[in-house]
Order: sequence, then C-alpha cells, then structure tokens
Amino acid sequence: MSAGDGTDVPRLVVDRVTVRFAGLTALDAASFTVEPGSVHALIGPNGAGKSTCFNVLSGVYRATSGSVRLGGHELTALPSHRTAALGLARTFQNIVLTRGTVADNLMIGRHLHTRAGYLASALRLPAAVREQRVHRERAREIAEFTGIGAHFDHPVGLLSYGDRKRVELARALCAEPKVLLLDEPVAGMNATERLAMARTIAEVRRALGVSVLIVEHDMGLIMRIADQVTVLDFGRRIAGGTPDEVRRDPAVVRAYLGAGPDSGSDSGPDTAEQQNTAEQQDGAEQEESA
Ligand SMILES: Nc1ncnc2c1ncn2[C@@H]1O[C@H](COP(=O)(O)OP(=O)(O)OP(=O)(O)O)[C@@H](O)[C@H]1O
Repeated sequence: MSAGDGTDVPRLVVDRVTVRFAGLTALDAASFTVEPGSVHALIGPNGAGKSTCFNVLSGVYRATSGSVRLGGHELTALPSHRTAALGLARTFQNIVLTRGTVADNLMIGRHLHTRAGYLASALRLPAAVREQRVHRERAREIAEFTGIGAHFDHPVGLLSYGDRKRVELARALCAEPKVLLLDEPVAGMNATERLAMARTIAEVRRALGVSVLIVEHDMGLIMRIADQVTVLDFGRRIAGGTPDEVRRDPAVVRAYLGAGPDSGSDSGPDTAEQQNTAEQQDGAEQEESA
C-alpha cells in the first residue's frame, strides 16, 4: 500500500503523567517514549492504568499533571479531534462499529481529510463527488491492506468478530495516522485470528512506517511484535525494555503474580500457554507451506 516513508513520524513522549479520580491515582508520574516507527507495548495487570493512559493520549481524559508531547506539539490539554489532526488515531477495545457497510465505516475514518462541506456533499456538487471518489478509493486500498477488501460493500453486522476488529483497525488507518494506538486488538479472537492480526500489525509498521502503541493482554503477541515494552502496576511504571528484558524483570514477575497467575488471559508476562498457541500455529503453517 502506498504511504508515507515514516520519516515524518514524530516521537511520542509521555512525561510524568499523573491522573487522579476522586482520591484514586490511576496513573502515577508515568513516563515512557514511543520512538518513531517502533511498536511499543503498554502492559500491566488489570487496573494498572493502561486504558487511562490511552485516554490521556487520545484526549479523552485530561492529565492531573505531567505532559504528553508529539514531536513539537504539546497534547496534554487538547481534545480528541485536535490530537487526531496531529496524527494520533486509536482503536477501541470494544467494537463500536455495528451499522452500515465496511465502506461507510471507513469513510468515517476519512472524515479528517475531507474538505467538501456538508452542503456540497449533500447537493452532490461535482467537486464533492470527485473528492468522495478519491477517499473511497483510499478506503478500499486500506481495506485490502488490512484483509477485509472482499467485504468492502458488506454490512459490518454480517462480518465475523475477527473481521470486525479489522474494520476497527482499518477505520483508524483511514485517518492516515503517524502514531496508532491499538487498544487490545486481539481480545476475543481465536488463535488463528490472533496470529493473522499480529502479522497485519507488523505489516502496518513495516509498510506505513507509523509508530504503534499497543495495549494487549496477549503476552505471546507482545513478545512477538513489540520492540519496547513499558510495564505499569498501580499506575506506576515499574519496568521497561525489550520484551526479553521485561519478561525476566523480577518486579514484573512480582506484579503479575500479585495479580493472580490464574486470572484468565492477564496471567503474566511469560504466558507460556498463549505463546505456545501462537508458536504451534506458526509451526503448523510452516509445515503446511513446506
Ligand atoms: N473514569 C474513571 N473514574 C474513576 N476511576 C477510574 C476511571 N477510569 C479508570 N479508573 C480506575 O483507575 C484505575 C486504572 O484503570 P484502567 O482502566 O486505566 O486500568 P487498565 O490497566 O486499563 O485495566 P484493564 O486491563 O482491566 O483494562 C482502576 O483502579 C480503575 O478503576
């Protein structure tokens, strides 16, 4: 897919961000940097502050103190539509797209880049029609890239759960972001869908050169695709480094054990079961293609 070469992707700097909710400190002076063109994972047990952090970055919550910078821009006090205009796009943990066709939903993602006003579009003035056509072509290209091209004109409500998660990813990509925030992109997917999504995310970074910040409980996926990992616990950054460094960090092991090693998918940085699932799947595919 044609795209930017990634050279204009700015560094995202989260600097001592604190968020308090009526006595509860959800984020406690958390700092980390997402390097241009990297895949950076934000992990931690339930309630660690990951979603709160995403909500600050995307302008949904305002930080009590600290700052978030994207290149030379201070994002801290900006509303969502301004952070989006600066190049930040996000997906949501729970699928919110249930109406219209895939194309309709992706065109919502193109909204930022649409110049024709509502009236010109409603009256189908030639310039507006031309613009719509160009955006629709780009949306189709992004649909192909994310593996849902065959469903472009289908209602999203008829798609499988895994494909609807892809529509959510494609909608975010339609904004042509420089930094993509993915909130649990494989939650609820089966092993095959997870593996396919991991490949798509890796391909997004490779082909588009964008930075990806990902919150995900599937540690197998994080270990496969992340360059850097930041670990939060009770709102604090307790560790950071490569997936391998983080996996061996005693503070990280302690945090996850404290959360309960049997507590479902959130069972630790070295969730052997999940990693095995992905690796077995990989092995099976290699055998098939041999
Ligand atoms: N709007 C809010 N009002 C009050 N407390 C909140 C709000 N949002 C989050 N919290 C609290 O802040 C803390 C951090 O929550 P957050 O959702 O950011 O954690 P998380 O790491 O995303 O957890 P999970 O993995 O379960 O999604 C929790 O104690 C949560 O109850």
